[in-house]
This record gives sequence, C-alpha cells and structure tokens, in this order.
Amino acid sequence: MEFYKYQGTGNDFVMIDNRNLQFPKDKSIIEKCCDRRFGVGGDGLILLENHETLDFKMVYYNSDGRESSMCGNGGRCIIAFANFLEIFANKTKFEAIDGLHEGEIKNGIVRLKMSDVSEIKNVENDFELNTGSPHYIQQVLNLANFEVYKEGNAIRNSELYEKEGINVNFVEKISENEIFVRTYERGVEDETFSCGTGVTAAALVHFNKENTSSVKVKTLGGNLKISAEKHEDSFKNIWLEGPAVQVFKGKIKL
Ligand SMILES: N[C@@H](CCC[C@H](N)C(=O)O)C(=O)O
Repeated sequence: MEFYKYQGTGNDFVMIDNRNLQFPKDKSIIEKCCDRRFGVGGDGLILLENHETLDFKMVYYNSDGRESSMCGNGGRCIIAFANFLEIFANKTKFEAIDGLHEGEIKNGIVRLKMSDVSEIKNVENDFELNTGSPHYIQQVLNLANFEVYKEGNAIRNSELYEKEGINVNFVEKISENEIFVRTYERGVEDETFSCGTGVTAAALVHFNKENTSSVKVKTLGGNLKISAEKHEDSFKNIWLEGPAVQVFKGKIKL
C-alpha cells in the first residue's frame, strides 16, 4: 500500500490516501507503521477519506495505534497532502473528529482554523483546556534544560489523568509576543518535537495573561504562529499557522 510521510515542525506522520477505504484499521498494523525501528516511523498515522459534503475527512491515530482526538500539526499536514492530491487549490474545508475545520495554504505555509475554546480551568498554579485534544499547561523557567519526559509522564499518569490521559505542555515566556513550548504527548507517551493543539492551548493561556491576540511559538522542531479572538471567557477564530512538508513516499508491506 502506498504511503507518504509528512512533518509539521518535526511532528511527523504516516499519511495515507484512503479514499478507496482499502487501509485495514487495525491497532497493531497502525502501531507497527509508526514504529521507528520496525516500521516507517511517526508520531501518528493519518487517513485522508472522502466526505459527503466537504473536501475530505481526517482520521487520526496516535503512534500507539489508537484513534485519538484532534491533531493540529496533523491537520496542517493533511491540508498540505490534500493540496498535493489536487483536492483543493488554496482554501479548504474538512471534517476531523472535533468537527469542521477550515484551512489555507500559501507558499508552503499552512493555516488551520481550530475549534472554539470555551473554558480554561485552573489546576492549582497550572491550567487545563481542550483545543480539540485535552491539554495541561505549566509555566516554567529554563525550559531548554527542563526534564520534559520525567515531569510530563508524572502528570499524565497522575490519579487525575491516568484513565483518559492528557497532553502535558511546559511553557516559557520569551516576550509578550513569543513563547517556547515543549510537549509530552499522550498516545506517543514521549516528548514530541511539536504539538499543534498543545501550542494552541499554551497560546490561549498566554493571551489571557498578557491580553494579546497573536503570538509566535518556538518548538524543538521549528516555529508556529497562533492568533485568536477573545469573547468574554471563550476564544474563537483561532488559527494555527506554520510549515508542513512532504518528506518521502513509499510502499508499506501489510
Ligand atoms: N500532535 C498533536 C496532538 C495529537 C493528539 C494527542 N497525542 C492526543 O492523543 O491528545 C497535535 O499536533 O495537536
């Protein structure tokens, strides 16, 4: 079966055109495709499928082989893939697990409209919110030397989150206009180079504190940009923007 590999700021995905519904949605096959030693390797696997009224449908699996909630970088990568497949030229609308998304592509930069966010909860000095996937936000200093795996794994497996899991983001403010984010991802159970729904969550917490509406986000895999509109306690018109690149293509032996 033909596959493509995409990366969005280092968050990497096995991408499959499943418009003919030929891909076997089997946990162990997906897990093996994402395995970096026994398979192609990726933080997740994404299927592009037909949709009755929109341009396409996105089906996302974490590297543990389980279908999961929304993936922001994966959403940007599937927009680049749909553009490559000539499903649309500049602007698109597609369905993902959290609902309808809009997307745009120009000069290799992909913009994805995220779901509205209605609530940011305080958890002691930290925050919890859902940007299509559940996220925990902790602000730290000296993030470059922070033990993301150890601390992220402890929060993700704490009594509060152990059952459903959560993605854990550590955030350092660089300036009013720039933050640095590192993420421990649920379902990968490791730090990834970037997490789109995670940087979006970190940006919304930053907007609340700084009273701003746009921020540049540095991740281990590159830079992203988030903008949003605040309406009382909720955020709307949230856009995640950055590069999404096709890396190679090949054939998977199933
Ligand atoms: N890499 C993602 C997040 C993917 C989903 C996450 N692992 C979960 O299970 O919640 C992103 O870019 O948003």
